[in-house]
Amino acid sequence: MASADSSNVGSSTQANTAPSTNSTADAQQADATPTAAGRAGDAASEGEAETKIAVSNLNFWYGDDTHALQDITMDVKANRVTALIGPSGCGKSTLIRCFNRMNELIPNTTLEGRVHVNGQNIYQADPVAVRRHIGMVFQKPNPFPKTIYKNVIWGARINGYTGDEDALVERCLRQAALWDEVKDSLHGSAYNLSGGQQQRLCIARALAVEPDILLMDEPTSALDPVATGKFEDTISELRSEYTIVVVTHSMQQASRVSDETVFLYMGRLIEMGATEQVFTRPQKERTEAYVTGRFG
Ligand SMILES: Nc1ncnc2c1ncn2[C@@H]1O[C@H](COP(=O)(O)OP(=O)(O)OP(=O)(O)O)[C@@H](O)[C@H]1O
Repeated sequence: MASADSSNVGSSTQANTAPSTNSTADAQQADATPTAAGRAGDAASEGEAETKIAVSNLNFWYGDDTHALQDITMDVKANRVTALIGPSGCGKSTLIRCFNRMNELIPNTTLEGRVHVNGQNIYQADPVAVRRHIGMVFQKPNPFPKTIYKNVIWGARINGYTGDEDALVERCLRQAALWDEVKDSLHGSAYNLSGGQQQRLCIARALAVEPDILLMDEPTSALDPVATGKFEDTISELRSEYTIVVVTHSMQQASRVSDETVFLYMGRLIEMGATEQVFTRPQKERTEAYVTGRFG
């Protein structure tokens, strides 16, 4: 296996194992994607979407012992919201962090397999450039200790943006559905905003560097129901222009905001498909048990 397919991302020891090709893993992977035919049908009825992120045989380890992702193969469709669901510890955050190489900031980790974005293997690209094109919103809002305006414009300035800054700030705040609430206090501290407003500010900040993918790791876990509702509305508005992947513990949220749902269990992809199908006609017993609340 070419070394390009294997990345020892946080350790001084190079991985020397090839991505798993054992038949059990392959069989399980094949078994884990029974929805392919269903997805093709759904895609046909919705209009064919291009693949934005293509993941193949992705494995990820923390240290030597925790095999957090096991032979994950999946596609994320462009201009759709894809939800990653599954019980605590199943690998949702690990998987989403593989989509912008955030995992390699964690020491002593190993990644094998491929993640292609727009057809390019991101593990063969400049990680800074990768992260620039793939914005991330985290569990807790994390604005900079600066003004609202500077929070939005900062990344764009660092990337050498030379256009009209006021226009960019306004556009991004409008896209994040925050403009009307902050237009009169742009030069006040971002810390004066509520948690929900701060989270939408983090979206505006991510949008200012013109990503085409937005990754969100439990973005509403620190928000109250009203702020969560506004945030979900924002996600729905953004899907026409961006590809969005969202990790969520809430099955109600997944069913409200996502077009596609991926169910993970113990590091494996069990089932993925159109959200409506995964929630109402799951093809795997384990998925059904999870979405009906029998475990997790
Ligand atoms: N930094 C780390 N170091 C060591 N092990 C880790 C680390 N982060 C996650 N893990 C382990 O990897 C596995 C997957 O964790 P991950 O956080 O991706 O799951 P998750 O589905 O996002 O969980 P949760 O829903 O609780 O946030 C778990 O066994 C977890 O303990």
